[in-house]
Amino acid sequence: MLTGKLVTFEGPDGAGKTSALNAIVAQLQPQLGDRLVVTREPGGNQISEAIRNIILDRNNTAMDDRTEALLYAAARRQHIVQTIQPALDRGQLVLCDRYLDSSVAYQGAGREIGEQAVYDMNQFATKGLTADLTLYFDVDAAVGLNRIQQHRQNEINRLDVEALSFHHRVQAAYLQLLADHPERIKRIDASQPLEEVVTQAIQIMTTKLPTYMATEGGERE
Ligand SMILES: Nc1ncnc2c1ncn2[C@@H]1O[C@H](COP(=O)(O)OP(=O)(O)O)[C@@H](O)[C@H]1O
Ligand SMILES: Cc1cn([C@H]2C[C@H](O)[C@@H](COP(=O)(O)OP(=O)(O)O)O2)c(=O)[nH]c1=O
Repeated sequence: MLTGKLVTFEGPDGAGKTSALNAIVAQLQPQLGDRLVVTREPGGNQISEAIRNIILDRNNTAMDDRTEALLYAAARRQHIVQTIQPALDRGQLVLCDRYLDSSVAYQGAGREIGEQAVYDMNQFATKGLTADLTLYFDVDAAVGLNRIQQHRQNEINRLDVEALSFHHRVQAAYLQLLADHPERIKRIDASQPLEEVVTQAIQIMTTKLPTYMATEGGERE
């Protein structure tokens, strides 16, 4: 029986997750072919993308913190049911730009709802579906924000414009998650040039998921 694997990409805004993910896919695609599924949160399907637009809309300044946390969890639920679980059932390797740790860090710590409360609430949405491997793109919050401001003026969203103290709480929560889950979460020094970040990410994936990263004809776990 084939078992799919869920690899999540986490880190502060501007850490380079999306850039690294694109480069990783370009490198792995020839080797892994249609074994690879790439997706993101919040989003990944029509309903979750619609929820994403509501959450990230800069005009929605009246949104309550718990409403926001529930909407991320709702988008996640739909994403799991429609995209992630079917891919895992087919034995695919799912690379997901952000997942549950983002809610724990951003809503739990950033919004100060409490990490445990947000984690517990998300169990309703995920029914316990946990990432097999999480790559944590570690960069100082200020460096990440600076990258965004320098390069993507047009795409700045409601969370990008939060105060630096918010992003420092997010970063501290990520570091706590890293300390609490050393087996699942692996740190990548994301202050390095993109090429080195990508090499390190692929090395970790190869070490942690050796059978999966084997060539197309290889045995799966
Ligand atoms: N390793 C890197 N060094 C310098 N700049 C980077 C690096 N990785 C990404 N960037 C740039 O930083 C900005 C944010 O990158 P992005 O991949 O969108 O980050 P994230 O998805 O983590 O928010 C982009 O303009 C990107 O070109
Ligand atoms: C998945 C998720 C994302 N977020 C936030 C983090 C980002 O600021 C934003 C997603 O916007 P996005 O533009 O995808 O940011 P990034 O490129 O940094 O991933 O949503 C949460 O606050 N909680 C969550 O559960």
